[in-house]
Amino acid sequence: MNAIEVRGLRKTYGGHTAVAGVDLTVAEGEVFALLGPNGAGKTTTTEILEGYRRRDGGEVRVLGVDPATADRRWRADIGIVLQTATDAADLTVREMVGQFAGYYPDPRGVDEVIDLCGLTEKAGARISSLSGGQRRRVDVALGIVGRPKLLFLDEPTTGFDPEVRRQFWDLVRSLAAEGTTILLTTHYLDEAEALAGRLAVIAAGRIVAEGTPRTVGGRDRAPATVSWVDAGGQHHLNTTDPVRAVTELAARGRVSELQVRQPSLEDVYLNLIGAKA
Ligand SMILES: Nc1ncnc2c1ncn2[C@@H]1O[C@H](COP(=O)(O)OP(=O)(O)OP(=O)(O)O)[C@@H](O)[C@H]1O
Repeated sequence: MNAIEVRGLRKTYGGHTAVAGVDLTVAEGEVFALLGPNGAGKTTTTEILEGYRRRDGGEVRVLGVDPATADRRWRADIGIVLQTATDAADLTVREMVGQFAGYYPDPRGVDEVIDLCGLTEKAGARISSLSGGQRRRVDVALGIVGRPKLLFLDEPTTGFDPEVRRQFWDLVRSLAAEGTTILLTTHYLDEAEALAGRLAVIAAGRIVAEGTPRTVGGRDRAPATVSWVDAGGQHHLNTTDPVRAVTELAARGRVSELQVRQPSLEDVYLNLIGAKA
């Protein structure tokens, strides 16, 4: 069974079409990233999958169930980390995670979750006293305490410092290694590249490209840029066969500052968005 199956999903707000026929399949155990500019329709799509918004058209199955008619048992298998951070509650981190653990039939241990999220030192601190990045980690803790089969992460690392981001990536990898399916929405292309097995780019409510981070948008077939300096100055060559270009340059000799640059995921993404947005 696929964890997520979406066919022809549509959502309109007033006269504005936010999601204009999205098809999406995410297999069990996959980490799948949804990329796209502000207003592309990512949150609308994921909130329909989470059962928080009604759709206007299309077929949706999440863990085999239509989220529009799902019950509490289904909800217990879903973990959600929303874009907005947890309210500055008067509870401590341990109390808050403990309270959420009580909502689920088979929760993880409270201290295990706190440790996984790098919050051990702050376990006894009130949430209202935490920094933005630490609060975000509490959101993640609340999203995973129920041992979800499917975890939605909506821009999870916004406001994280680089070290904490890396720790968070390790956490996502360990959840994925345990078999958790993860749908990740992010604006950080390095994050998508580091974590996702597959990804889709959404623009103006439509999927404009889908693939692995290496192949999406024809990235693996796009020309590379070979640059070098010789007696004639600096040169740049766009070529689909950079190995041959470098071999020929090496045979010529007296070449310095040789560089081969493959298109980055960001190059491909910006190209896709520029063309379709
Ligand atoms: N509740 C709402 N009422 C009216 N319009 C909405 C509502 N929610 C979203 N929209 C509109 O739908 C479109 C898609 O919004 P959505 O929040 O899904 O985008 P997004 O890709 O998640 O953007 P971001 O990257 O900024 O989070 C936008 O044009 C937005 O203004």
